[in-house]
Amino acid sequence: MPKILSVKQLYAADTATVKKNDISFIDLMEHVGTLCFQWIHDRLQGDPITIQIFCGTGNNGGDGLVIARHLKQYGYNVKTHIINCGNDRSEVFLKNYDRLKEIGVWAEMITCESELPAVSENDMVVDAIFGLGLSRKPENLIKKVIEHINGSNAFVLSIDFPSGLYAEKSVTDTVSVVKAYHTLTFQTPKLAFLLPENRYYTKTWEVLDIGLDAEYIYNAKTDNYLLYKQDIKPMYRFREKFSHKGEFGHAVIIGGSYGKMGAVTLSTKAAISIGSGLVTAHIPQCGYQIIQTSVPEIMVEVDAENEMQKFDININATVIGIGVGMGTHIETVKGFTEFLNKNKVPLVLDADALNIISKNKELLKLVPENSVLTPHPKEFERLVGKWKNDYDKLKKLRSLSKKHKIIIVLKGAYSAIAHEGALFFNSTGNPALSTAGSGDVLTGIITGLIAQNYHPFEAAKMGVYLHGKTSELAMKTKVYETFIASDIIDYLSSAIMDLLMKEPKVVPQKEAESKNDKKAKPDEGTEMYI
Ligand SMILES: NC(=O)C1=CN([C@@H]2O[C@H](COP(=O)(O)OP(=O)(O)OC[C@H]3O[C@@H](n4cnc5c(N)ncnc54)[C@H](O)[C@@H]3O)[C@@H](O)[C@H]2O)[C@H](O)CC1
Ligand SMILES: [K+]
Repeated sequence: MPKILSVKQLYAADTATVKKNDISFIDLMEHVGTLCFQWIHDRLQGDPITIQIFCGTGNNGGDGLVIARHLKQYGYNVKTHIINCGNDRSEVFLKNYDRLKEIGVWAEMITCESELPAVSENDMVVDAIFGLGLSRKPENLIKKVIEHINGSNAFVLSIDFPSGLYAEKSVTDTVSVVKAYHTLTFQTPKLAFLLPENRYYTKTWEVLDIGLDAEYIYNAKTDNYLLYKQDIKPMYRFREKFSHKGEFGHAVIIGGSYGKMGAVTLSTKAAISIGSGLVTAHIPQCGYQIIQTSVPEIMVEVDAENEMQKFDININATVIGIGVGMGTHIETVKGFTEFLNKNKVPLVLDADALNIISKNKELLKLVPENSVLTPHPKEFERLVGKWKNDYDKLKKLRSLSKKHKIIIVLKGAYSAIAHEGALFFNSTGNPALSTAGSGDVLTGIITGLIAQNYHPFEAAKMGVYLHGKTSELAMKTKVYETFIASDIIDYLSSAIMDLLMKEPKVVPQKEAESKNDKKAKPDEGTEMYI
């Protein structure tokens, strides 16, 4: 499972790699810079546009100089700038400065006195000012250069990090961060890219495998992971020939109120569609006909007339998903509290179940261990109070899940699943999922998976992954705006098929060319997150 490593660990991985392979750091930088050059060359294919490379004087700047040298040697139109920002110059930066001179290229020094180089919107900017080593907010000349780059409208490719973005803490001066179109980050995903507060600093990003020591990375301890297909696929359970519906559990969805029966419709339909053996909707009477006609595959138990009050479930439920469209009527709150006091069944709590708990926090103690909570950020804020920034939010997420031994799915781009103090970020999905009822479907999917005896932690990870995947697969025929919550359910089969499908073998372009093969598409061989 791809680990998100800390800055300290990444530096230690460098050291381990250099030591183990008996190479010097300059060799590692040459390798890294060459990979970045190859990435650019694969896409530009000799295009004569102007490439403006802005370098700091640390190792990120060193990477920039390696890229500049290779581009120059391949005949690209390169302008290399060094921001003369103090006396610190890393050893390998200086070495690469000399290597650039050896091929007859003198990088231009940007000083406080000099005019900033003109950057056209047709240029490509390579941002190699700061990477992992950013220790304070960029000021004075560096800030000026960053603002200059941001104002240019050029395509900006950041190396490792958009300069000015910290790896592990929040930005304090939002104008002194490069706003990249794309970032090539090294070896592991970075936590900073998964946080909504950093959404403007890079539109897309991808991880370049720079070959850091695998053993070090394997042994490195972390509390942050990014979930990919290879992490979800092994969880999937194939059905046996002689299996029958009794083996796949009974999911109950409790919720709904007058005017909000759609939520239960979507949840129950999702639960049956993901494979729960039986599904029952426990709803107010006003929704009886609606549910019976819209989801004929499921059973219905009714409660009070227009909202949930009694919560008397007469079913041997494997798991109960509760809260969608339920409302917070005073009688519903009373009934829900009594229900929690008696209930022993694992729960998936969403929407109004969470809203009621937010107003009566002691109810959390009644939630069975390993239950799954699926708040969106506003519901999470009601549960834990305001956070100072996204790092603080994640801290609150870890501690709440740990304290109550529950699994929390904090929904959003890169939904974060908290379990035993660790965070697992989802890699699938797109803005098509920002649509009414999307969360109700997720509740149904997770509930339906738990009914089939998936562990709630597995169900949360798999459910969130598949839910996100549907939106990606649907984009062959739909656009973000026309994708609605029912489409998530319609695309569940495709998402599962995609999960089980073998990845096509990727042929790196160089290899493909040398074998006189059909050319690989530029994107192949790298993973991109949009
Ligand atoms: N394992 C890897 O990922 C590899 C990464 N490489 C590249 O190296 C950089 C990290 O290099 P480092 O020299 O440690 O840091 P930076 O280049 O980001 O800059 C450090 C430099 O700048 C000074 N500084 C920090 N903040 C400021 C500021 N606001 N104003 C002025 N000066 C500042 C700091 O004191 C240092 O002197 C990584 O990101 C990759 O790009 C390797 O190429 C290979 C392996
Ligand atoms: K950078």
